Amino acid sequence: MKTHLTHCDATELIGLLKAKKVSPREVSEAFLNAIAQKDPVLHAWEYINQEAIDRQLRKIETLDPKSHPLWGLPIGIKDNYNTFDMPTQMGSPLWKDFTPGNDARVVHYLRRSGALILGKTTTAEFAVHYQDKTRNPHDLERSPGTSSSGSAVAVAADMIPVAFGSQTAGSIGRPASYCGVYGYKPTFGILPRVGVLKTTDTLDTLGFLTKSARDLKLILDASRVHGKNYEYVYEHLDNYSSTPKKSFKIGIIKHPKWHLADHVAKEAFQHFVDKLNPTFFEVEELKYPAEMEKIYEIHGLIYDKTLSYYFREEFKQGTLISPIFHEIITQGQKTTLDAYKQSLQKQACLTLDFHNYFASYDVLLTLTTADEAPIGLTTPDIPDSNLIWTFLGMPTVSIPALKGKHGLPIGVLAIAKKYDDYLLLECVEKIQKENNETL
Ligand SMILES: NC(=O)CC[C@H](N)C(=O)O
Repeated sequence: MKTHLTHCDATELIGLLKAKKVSPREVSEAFLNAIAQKDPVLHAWEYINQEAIDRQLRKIETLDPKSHPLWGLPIGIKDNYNTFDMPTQMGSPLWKDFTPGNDARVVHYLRRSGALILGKTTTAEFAVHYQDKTRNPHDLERSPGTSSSGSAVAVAADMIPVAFGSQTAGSIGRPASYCGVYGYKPTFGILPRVGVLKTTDTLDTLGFLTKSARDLKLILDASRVHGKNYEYVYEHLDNYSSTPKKSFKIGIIKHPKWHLADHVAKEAFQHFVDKLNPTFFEVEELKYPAEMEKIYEIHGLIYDKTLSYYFREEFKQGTLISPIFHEIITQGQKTTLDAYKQSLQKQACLTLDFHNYFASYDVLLTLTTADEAPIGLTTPDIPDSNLIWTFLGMPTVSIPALKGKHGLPIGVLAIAKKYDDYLLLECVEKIQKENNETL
């Protein structure tokens, strides 16, 4: 029973918990055992504390499972989210043992739904790029992807069924693709960022990684903002009809960096697309708009400038920050305020333009990463399209659907228009059911 538990997705685990086939304590023990066995090699966890777990379990045992959708479900939290009962160290020695004394809003929502926050997962330094300890479970010599590396590895290695992450460029999609798990970056802003390390104002997006497509909606419902006050923007979210859609109009998008992708990855992607059942998926290849090429530069400018603003103090600490972080800040310091403001305006305009451009498609599909995970923990990634969707605020799910030339995972990225999250998740679930043998 115990090993079986660590292989379950969240939906199955919650079913077992609510049917009283297993207790929250037994579930947490099964995952803690898996962590004790695997984490000395994989290093996906930054902090786990038995006392904090026991305190939560005592509380969970008093809650009514029926009114708590995530009752007893263990969840991992990237170490850039505040937690009142565990330190928040942000992948930097400068913030070692920092205890913010509060929970990020999302963490609060999860606990309120009955979830158990099992521990903090490793993040690259300040959720940017540098990390030198977390290993890819498929090949220890390869990158786990950054910056939500710990979360992706913990889910991929059955150390947790669900883990939260964050993305400012490609930090959920990329580790999901390299580690072979689902990685969901919701529409910008629908998971509240209060209490999470800020690196930029218009790019930082929260999300999570799971083992199954069906878990995505379950976790979104528990962690997003709900309520009347939001109806004017969140109309699609609050009023999404649960009547299953008959078919989805799919656009295949070969983005501006497509030519850099590995040929085996491209062939696997094509094979995946060819197998989509025409009864449910109307597939068409679309040309990306020329403007898309500009996004790389505008994103880079916003990214570097805001990091140089938010990390002025850390920058002074010299040797305690990584060379890549130092380089980004140095670059950002050269950017003028005017150039930054113009970039924000361009971001707002392009976000609207692209929404119109994609209006006739339900979902777009592309490769999440250009290839399998590269060898080396700090090797730079081949450019892909992840930052484009982050920049445009569009929701994405990386589906663990493909294998590369060494048999290692590569994701297919499904993208939808802003606030079409439920449509996206429904489509991803349909793809997963229909193409089951390829997943
Ligand atoms: N948080 C982020 O998304 C930062 C960049 C990330 N390391 C990437 O490669 O895309």
